[in-house]
Amino acid sequence: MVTRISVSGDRPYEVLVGRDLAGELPSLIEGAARAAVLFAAPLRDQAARVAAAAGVPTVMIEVPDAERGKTVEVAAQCWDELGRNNFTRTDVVIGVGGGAVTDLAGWVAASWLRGVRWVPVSTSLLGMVDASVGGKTGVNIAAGKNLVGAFHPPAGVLCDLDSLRTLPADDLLAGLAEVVKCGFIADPVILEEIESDPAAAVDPDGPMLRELAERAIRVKAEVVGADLKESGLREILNYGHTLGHAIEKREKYTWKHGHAVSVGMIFAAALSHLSGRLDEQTAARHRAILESLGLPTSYSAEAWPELLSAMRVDKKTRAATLRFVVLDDLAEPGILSGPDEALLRSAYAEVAR
Ligand SMILES: NC(=O)c1ccc[n+]([C@@H]2O[C@H](COP(=O)([O-])OP(=O)(O)OC[C@H]3O[C@@H](n4cnc5c(N)ncnc54)[C@H](O)[C@@H]3O)[C@@H](O)[C@H]2O)c1
Ligand SMILES: O=C(O)C(=O)C[C@@H](O)[C@H](O)[C@H](O)COP(=O)(O)O
Ligand SMILES: [Zn+2]
Repeated sequence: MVTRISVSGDRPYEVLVGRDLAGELPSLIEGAARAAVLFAAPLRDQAARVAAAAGVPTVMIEVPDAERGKTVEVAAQCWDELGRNNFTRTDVVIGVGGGAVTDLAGWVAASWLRGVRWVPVSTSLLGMVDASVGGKTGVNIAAGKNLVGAFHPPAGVLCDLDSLRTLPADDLLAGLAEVVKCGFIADPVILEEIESDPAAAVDPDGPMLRELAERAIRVKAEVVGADLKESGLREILNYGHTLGHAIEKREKYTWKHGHAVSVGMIFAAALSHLSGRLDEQTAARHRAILESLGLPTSYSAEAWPELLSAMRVDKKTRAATLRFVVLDDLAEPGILSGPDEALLRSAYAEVAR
């Protein structure tokens, strides 16, 4: 059974969730003369299967794995490859992999000839529930995470649950961090399901993971359908990310994004509580659920000054004012603007080890 989740906007598209979805690809790239397939080594075989299913001639472009591929230098190598192959506006870019490869592929598509069609074939849980939906594309630079990029929605998204069978357990967990985020900001049923049986939540063949993934995709689809360019509502998807991105930068992008967001959510929950906006029990629920899954909830105490300075280039910052997504209640996110440093430090004490 294929679940189709619609994303509205100027260029509406569908997120397809199911198994053995390769046959759906030709309809998503209808009219394309050729496809460039971007992939990293762990997904080489899957990329070859996708290329075979595309039904048009393909240019295969292998990029470095994970965050090592999400750079301006790698994007430039991809542009060179498209140039060598005379890629035109009737051609399409397909990204096969986790969020790092699809963020890169999307940005290569957004920037080539000022924007060509693209399709993410998402192979990680995080990619399915988050990165491939919503058209945020881009790369990291030395100054910070995702600082260069564009909003460029895909023509459609394929989430083949069979891919999750080969996904390393730690990467599955990273994806669950974003699922938990959706639970806290919008859909508490997600939290109840995980709490009822955390082991079932990490079983790639079980029904719970599919249910959780579809719920999280629906949260994301609804938000980005209403606010593609993050002029307001979309900021809620950044819950836990202000500190999370600072940790990723400090770790030179060797930490998994979802793991950093997990720590970031503990911080955001503490900030929500200490600023008098969220009750203690809901704040404590963050640690309980993330720990039950085996996600990290602490980080180096001495890193604080560096993290604070990294947070200043967060995209939600306005002039010198730091802004954080917080919770006023379960599924009631809001913005905390310009908290003083003492409050931030107290919230960090909940994370520091
Ligand atoms: N654009 C967005 O809206 C958005 C949203 C959330 C996250 N992101 C970005 O997504 C990235 C994280 O994505 P991720 O967690 O998928 O990490 P990732 O893309 O780095 O993938 C993690 C690892 O899993 C491997 N992998 C992926 N699928 C596999 C499979 N089926 N079998 C075996 N190995 C597989 C990858 O090759 C990689 O080694 C970060 O860069 C983050 O900033 C973007
Ligand atoms: O889609 C969004 O908007 C999000 O904030 C989702 C996040 O999970 C994701 O990590 C996103 O890439 C972060 O965006 P950024 O603009 O803060 O880099
Ligand atoms: Zn994220």
